[in-house]
Amino acid sequence: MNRRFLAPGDPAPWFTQRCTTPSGRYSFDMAAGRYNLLYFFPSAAGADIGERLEHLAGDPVFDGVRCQLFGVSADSDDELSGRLHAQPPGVRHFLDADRLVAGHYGVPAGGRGLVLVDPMLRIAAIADDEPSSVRQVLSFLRHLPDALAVQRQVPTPALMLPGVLEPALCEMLIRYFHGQASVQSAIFTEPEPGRSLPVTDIGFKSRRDCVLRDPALVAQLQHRVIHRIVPEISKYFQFQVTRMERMIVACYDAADHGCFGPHRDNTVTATAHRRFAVSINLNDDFEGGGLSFPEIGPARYTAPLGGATVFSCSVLHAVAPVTRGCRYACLPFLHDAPGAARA
Ligand SMILES: O=C(O)CCC(=O)C(=O)O
Ligand SMILES: [Fe+2]
Repeated sequence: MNRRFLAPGDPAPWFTQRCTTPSGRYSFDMAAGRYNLLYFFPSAAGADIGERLEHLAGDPVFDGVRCQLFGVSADSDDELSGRLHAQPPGVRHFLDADRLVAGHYGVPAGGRGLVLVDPMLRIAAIADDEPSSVRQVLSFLRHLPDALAVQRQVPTPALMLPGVLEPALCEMLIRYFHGQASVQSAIFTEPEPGRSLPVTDIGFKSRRDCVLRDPALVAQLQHRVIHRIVPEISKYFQFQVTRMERMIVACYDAADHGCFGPHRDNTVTATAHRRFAVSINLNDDFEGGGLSFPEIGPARYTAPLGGATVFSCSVLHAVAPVTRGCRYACLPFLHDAPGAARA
């Protein structure tokens, strides 16, 4: 391992690489919110490496919730021979014959080693592939409750702004939703660089959206965002918003297991211009549906009726399943003129 390349405390490089996932690819930014151990090796055909992989993959500490293991193989034969297989939810392997991941992490050709990445996707430790370092890393991961307790006290970098929309306007927006056709809300994937593709995956995102086409309602919503949210973003984050998009009313319904898995809002080409996400709750007679920021901590936030949660589009966030009733929300994204020029 080239220890001068990256050091503990540095951000772990993000990448998208071929992987033993059902889609055949994995974007490492999605791994946030738990510890991730990357094990770099030249080929799983080496007897000692095969043993090490088996030893690591068999450790119950890699439960996919608090820890994940990613083997990073430099050998294209590892894939062809079927030597590497995922053991979901905690163990997957990157197929890195083109050395994309190894290059980002400074692992030389033929090199092997361990990189432990923390829930915020920062380097926690770098170690050689030696029995003593493997023991140390596993022992650290087994004692995670202590490390995660510290993480629980961390404040979330989001604004909570009560009273952005009046109750009567919230009611009108919910009524509008029920008077229109709604569609199953999609997520973007990027099967190849530069080509963003909307797909539905109701296990990951279950929500119905209805585009606001009533000019008077759009104007009322825009007015509140401009006068009640934009100045707060300017004050707290020193960013001048001049553009707004996605005027929708969305509904997460307990009957449909309404939810949205962990994601970022600006990681594909079509969304790269987005800067701030706004989540305004239009009702409060539901259970579940809390917004969380898994790479920061486990806390869930529910804005009051008419209140907004505002956060940076590049922060990982998720919506917990709605367990009773429906959660209605307006969810605009904000950006600026340079962003609009790129969109
Ligand atoms: O429902 C929410 O509060 C957040 C929605 C969200 O993250 C999104 O639409 O990208
Ligand atoms: Fe989002």
